[in-house]
Amino acid sequence: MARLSSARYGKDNVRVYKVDRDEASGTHTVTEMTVCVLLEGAIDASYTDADNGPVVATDSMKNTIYIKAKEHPVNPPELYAAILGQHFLDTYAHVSVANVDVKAKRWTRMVIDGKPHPHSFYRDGEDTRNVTARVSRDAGREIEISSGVAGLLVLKSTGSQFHGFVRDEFTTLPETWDRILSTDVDATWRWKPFPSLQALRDSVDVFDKAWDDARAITMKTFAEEDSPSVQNTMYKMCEKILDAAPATESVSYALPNKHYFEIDLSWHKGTKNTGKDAEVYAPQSGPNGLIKCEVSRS
Ligand SMILES: O=c1[nH]c(=O)c2[nH]c(=O)[nH]c2[nH]1
Repeated sequence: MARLSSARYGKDNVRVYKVDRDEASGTHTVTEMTVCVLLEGAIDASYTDADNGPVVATDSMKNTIYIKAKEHPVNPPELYAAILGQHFLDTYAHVSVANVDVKAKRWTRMVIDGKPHPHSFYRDGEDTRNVTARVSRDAGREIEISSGVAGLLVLKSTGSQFHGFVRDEFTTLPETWDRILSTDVDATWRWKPFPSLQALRDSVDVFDKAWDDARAITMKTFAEEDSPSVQNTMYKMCEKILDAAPATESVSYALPNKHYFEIDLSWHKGTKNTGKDAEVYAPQSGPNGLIKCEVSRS
């Protein structure tokens, strides 16, 4: 005997661009994002009995993503994700949960001859602003939002150490008091649940501030700290974001440790290129460390 133990379905990789034109100043603001919507609810019969009666076509979900982007603001992405998710619950009685993911790319305004340009932008980083919204009929936690930054590639050429770790018959890594540290930041902060779309609207300003603060805290801590380990540095980042964004419940990071290996060049005329003489390194594609944590309020 088999049974359907969980199911959700929807449209992924819906790419949307929206321009906001301020007629008075002639200034445009642009947003480019990729949206995913997955619905849950009384949809089992579509899997088990080939009954498409409860199926809202994924093509209709794609259309809805465009229409809601036209009708409503797409910024902050937390608000757009919540509005979109709420629409599916309000419209289809058999839908119990709408999961909405938004990933927004960077389009930063150009500064030309010292002046912000009204309609020209550039990609000043590959990091994305990510939001996941779970909109449900669960009393008291109708809208659950996580926000984050991903793909923020950083490197420091000193100011990182790693020593005092387990040494046994499997250990070859030397201790170091000065190493290169590089990672691809994936940080997420989870908000206390919102009981309604109105409650989320009432505190809508927290989202942009948290994103600015989290990105700044991540870079400042990374740059300024003499890091004893990825683990300790990411824990400090989490603590600071929890302080900066009081309406969050927890903060998590997933950080690859992207290794740069020293190269012994002594075979060439006795060239010194290790330890304090190291200048030329071999960046590694893999393997890499992967360090994760979640820090919650106690
Ligand atoms: O910051 C680090 N944490 C580790 O757990 C680890 N393990 C390792 O080999 N290098 C590092 N660096």
